[in-house]
Amino acid sequence: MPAVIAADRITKSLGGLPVLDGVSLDVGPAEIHALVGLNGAGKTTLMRILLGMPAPDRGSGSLAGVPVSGAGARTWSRLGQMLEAPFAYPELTVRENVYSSARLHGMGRKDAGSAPEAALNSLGLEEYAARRAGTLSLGNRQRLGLAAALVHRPTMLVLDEPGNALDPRGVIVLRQLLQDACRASGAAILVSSHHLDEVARMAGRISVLHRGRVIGNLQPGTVDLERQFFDRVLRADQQRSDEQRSAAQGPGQP
Ligand SMILES: Nc1ncnc2c1ncn2[C@@H]1O[C@H](COP(=O)(O)OP(=O)(O)OP(=O)(O)O)[C@@H](O)[C@H]1O
Repeated sequence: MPAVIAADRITKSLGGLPVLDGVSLDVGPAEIHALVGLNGAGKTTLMRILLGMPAPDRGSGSLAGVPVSGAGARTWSRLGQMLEAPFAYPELTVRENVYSSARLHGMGRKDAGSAPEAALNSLGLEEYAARRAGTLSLGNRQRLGLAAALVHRPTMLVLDEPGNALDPRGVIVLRQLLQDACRASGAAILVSSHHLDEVARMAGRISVLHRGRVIGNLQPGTVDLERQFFDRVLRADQQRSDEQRSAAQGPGQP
């Protein structure tokens, strides 16, 4: 099955420091692929590159088979996204924000006029529909970001820590929405998280990103994912320090 969202050997430095080092991964149709990693591992940077900003130094991303660097309105209209701080126009109401997202993703006036109700209901935001986005709590702003990402029923989703400000009920709702998007629209979903239990319940694949490299996968449904995660991280760090030591010793040293 061809990948819907793909990163091919993406390398990127920011502020003179390496952030991503040859990252490759893919997400197939009707698949949730989770990216887990410690703070600063490079998850957000990878997702930003897949969304077109910034460009990688080397390697490339593609969306529905189209290189990110050449993606046009048709490709972007099939994508839903939410990065760390969910974007919303603070002076617009919650409903107006979701409507704007629907229009920006290419929905016609009529469809975009009716679409926000379902998106707001599914995220439990009905009672806030007429509130200005700037007055929302952090968790409700995240719900609004998700409603805006999902309103146009995208076939590709890139979501950076979508559950980090949600209450326990919100986390369950999020999981159901993403699984529904997979089932109903065949969506390919790349999602990052710090919460191993949460991703294990929703993802079909889990990749571990550490110091800008994919260092392995975790199998959802297996026991003690936390321990498996730290085993991989410690092994990668050990390998890195061995490599650094032998590079410092130079050729010919034991
Ligand atoms: N604009 C920038 N200039 C310089 N360094 C940056 C910039 N943006 C990110 N970085 C660095 O790149 C590294 C990766 O950051 P990134 O936000 O991608 O990690 P992350 O895995 O999403 O972390 P977190 O889990 O904390 O959100 C960090 O060391 C960060 O300081």
